[in-house]
Amino acid sequence: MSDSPKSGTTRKHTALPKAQILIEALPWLTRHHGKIVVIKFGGNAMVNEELKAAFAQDVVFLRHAGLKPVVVHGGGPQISAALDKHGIVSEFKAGLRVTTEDAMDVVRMVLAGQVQRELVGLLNQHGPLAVGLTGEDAHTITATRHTPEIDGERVDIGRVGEITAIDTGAIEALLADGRIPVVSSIARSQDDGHVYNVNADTAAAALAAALGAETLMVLTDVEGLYEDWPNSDEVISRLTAAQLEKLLPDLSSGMAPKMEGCLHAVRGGVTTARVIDGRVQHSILLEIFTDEGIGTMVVPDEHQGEAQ
Ligand SMILES: Nc1ncnc2c1ncn2[C@@H]1O[C@H](COP(=O)(O)OP(=O)(O)O)[C@@H](O)[C@H]1O
Ligand SMILES: CC(=O)N[C@@H](CCC(=O)OP(=O)(O)O)C(=O)O
Repeated sequence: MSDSPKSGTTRKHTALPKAQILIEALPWLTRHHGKIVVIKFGGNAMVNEELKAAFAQDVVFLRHAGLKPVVVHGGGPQISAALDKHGIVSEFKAGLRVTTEDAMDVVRMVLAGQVQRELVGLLNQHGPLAVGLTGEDAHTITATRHTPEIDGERVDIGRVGEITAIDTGAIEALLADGRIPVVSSIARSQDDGHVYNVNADTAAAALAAALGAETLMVLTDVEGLYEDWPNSDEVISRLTAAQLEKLLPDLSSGMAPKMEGCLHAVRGGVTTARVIDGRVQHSILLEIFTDEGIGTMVVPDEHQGEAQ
C-alpha cells in the first residue's frame, strides 16, 4: 500500500493539536513557575492503581514544569480497614477519629509505613524525587491534644492533635534540593512527647499557609463542594473567604475540615484553595494548566468579583 506520503500528512495533522495543547499551557507555566503547590491526596480519592499512578505522573509533571509540589496524604479508609483487622472499631466525633493509644499505633503504621511509602514509591518510578516524612520529622508539625467542643462541652477524643506550630525548614530544604516532600499527617507534642493523629486536610492547609504556597489543592472523591449535599449535586464553583465562612457552620463532617482548611489557607496568604475530584484522571494537570478548572475554588476576599 502507498502509505508513505499519506502517513506523513496524517502525522502533521495530529501533531498540530498536540502542539496547541502545549502552547495553551504556556501562560499557566509562566504564572506558576517556581511556586509552591500543596496537594492533599485524600484516602477516598486513592480509588485504584490507575488513579494513583496518574496522580504520581501529574505531581512529577508539575515538578519538571518548574513548580514546587508538596504532597500531604490522607488515608482515612485505609486506617479504618487496618483498625478493623486489629479488632478496633472506628468512631468519629466532630469529623475526627477517636484515637486511643492502641489506635494511634495503627494510624502511624498505616499513614507513615503504608500509604506514604506507596506514594513515595510511585513518584520515584519517575526518578529520585520523592522523600517521605511525617510531621514528627524536624518538628515539621507540632500539636497539642485536641479536645473539640461538642454541644457546649469539651470532649476527649484521645490522641488527636491540634496544630500549634509548623516548622517548614525540612520541607524547604527538600524543595531547594529539587525533591518532592510527601508528608504524613502525624505530629508530636512538645508538652508531653506523644505523637498525635492530625486530620490530613487540616495539616495540608496549615503547611500551605506556613510555606507561603500559591495553591492548596485538595483531591477527594466528589466533584467539589455541593451546594445542597446530599440532596443535589450542584457544585459551588467559586467562593470568597467571607462567603465560605458563612457556610462553614452548616457543613457536615467530610467537607468541614476541607473547607475550614481552605479558609485557613487563603486567610493565611495562599492565593487559591481548591477542592477537586481526585477520581478524574489527571485532575491536577487540568486544574493547573487549563481553563477547564473543575471543582470548588476559594479565593481571598480582596479578589471578590475578579475573574480568575
Ligand atoms: N457539601 C458537601 N459537598 C460534597 N461532599 C460532602 C459535602 N458534605 C459532606 N460531604 C462528604 O464529604 C466526603 C469527602 O470527605 P472525606 O470522606 O473525608 O474524603 P477524603 O478521604 O478525600 O478526605 C464526600 O464523599 C461526601 O460524602
Ligand atoms: C484525626 C483524624 O481524623 N485523622 C485522620 C487522618 C487521616 C485522614 O485525614 O485521611 P483522609 O484525608 O483520607 O480523610 C484519620 O484518622 O482518619
